[in-house]
Amino acid sequence: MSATLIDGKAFAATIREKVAGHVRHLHGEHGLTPGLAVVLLGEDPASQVYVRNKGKQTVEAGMASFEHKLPVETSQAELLALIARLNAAPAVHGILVQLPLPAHIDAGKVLDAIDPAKDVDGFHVLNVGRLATGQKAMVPCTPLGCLMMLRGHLGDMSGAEAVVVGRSNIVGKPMAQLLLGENCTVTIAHSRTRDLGEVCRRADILVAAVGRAQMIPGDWVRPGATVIDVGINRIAAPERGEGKTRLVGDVDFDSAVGVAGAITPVPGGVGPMTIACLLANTVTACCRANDLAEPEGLTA
Ligand SMILES: NC(=O)C1=CN([C@@H]2O[C@H](COP(=O)(O)OP(=O)(O)OC[C@H]3O[C@@H](n4cnc5c(N)ncnc54)[C@H](OP(=O)(O)O)[C@@H]3O)[C@@H](O)[C@H]2O)C=CC1
Ligand SMILES: Nc1nc(=O)c2c([nH]1)NC[C@@H]1CN(c3ccc(C(=O)N[C@@H](CCC(=O)O)C(=O)O)cc3)C=[N+]21
Repeated sequence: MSATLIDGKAFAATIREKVAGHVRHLHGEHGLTPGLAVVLLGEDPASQVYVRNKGKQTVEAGMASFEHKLPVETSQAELLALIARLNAAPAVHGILVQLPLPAHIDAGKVLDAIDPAKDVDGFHVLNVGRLATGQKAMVPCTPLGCLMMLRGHLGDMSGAEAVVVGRSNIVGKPMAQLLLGENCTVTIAHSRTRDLGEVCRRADILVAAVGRAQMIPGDWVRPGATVIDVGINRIAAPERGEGKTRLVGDVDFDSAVGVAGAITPVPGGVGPMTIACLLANTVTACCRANDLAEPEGLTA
């Protein structure tokens, strides 16, 4: 038997439609246009692609997009000055600083300089703390997208064994918090975990956020489990021609698809949901900033 594919691309399209509907409502009823500012330092090609896609989809949803592309040698003081301006700009409801930042910049300091109410990435320590204590927070886009797909596919997750592989601040830890919020029994695994295969095999819900191409084989997957593959890894694809590459996840899709109950593909899984959730968070931030009702189905 082959697993059900969880189609992130299709899922993301429905989120974007909901976002666009709410944007029309905000505009028509309240004269508001949600605005998202994206800040990029340097010319990393992958980051450029993400930033371009974010800007395009922001505009398609009827929102305002402000792109700030700065040279890689921009100083921390200059970056902080830009953030202060964006914090004060009424047309900007969401601010995202593309990571990773160059080594001469203290990323923690920059992220914590963003107004928590405009922190659509959910990386500010105040939003991290709110999420951890079950308060209303801005939730990081990638784990939020995973949660929405899990809710859509599974509905109630109470009592499920969830294993998150990876403990980063941007994916693994917030993912674990959200699953806890869904009443899962959550295990967080990482590079020091003993017998990772055995831990993974316990999972009804397995989330892989490691950054190692195809490292989780099918025989680590519990039969029937729901597998969310966050990994985005570019590998050589000589079968497509000399020098060609392709994207793969952290899960070995070909061996896992015969064991899992459902699985997200890479590409076309978590990635598109991340951008859709960024738009959703921008609308949420705009509503909260104006004391308006939040959109249904777009928050944690
Ligand atoms: N689809 C999307 O929208 C997004 C995708 N990504 C992708 O998700 C992946 C993870 O990203 P991110 O969380 O930022 O990565 P990080 O590198 O910040 O974290 C990786 C985590 O994996 C753990 N790890 C590394 N090697 C192993 C191993 N051999 N066994 C078990 N655990 C291991 C690390 O453990 P330790 O802490 O012990 O070092 C760490 O906790 C990447 O492929 C990234 O490209 C990221 C963001 C968005
Ligand atoms: N402040 C900040 N916030 C982020 O959310 C953030 C970041 N920095 N830095 C980089 C990572 C990575 N990330 C992705 C977004 C979309 C896709 C995506 O759309 N992927 C497509 C494929 C795109 C392609 O073909 O290259 C897919 O999986 O189908 C992937 C990865 C957001 N990140």
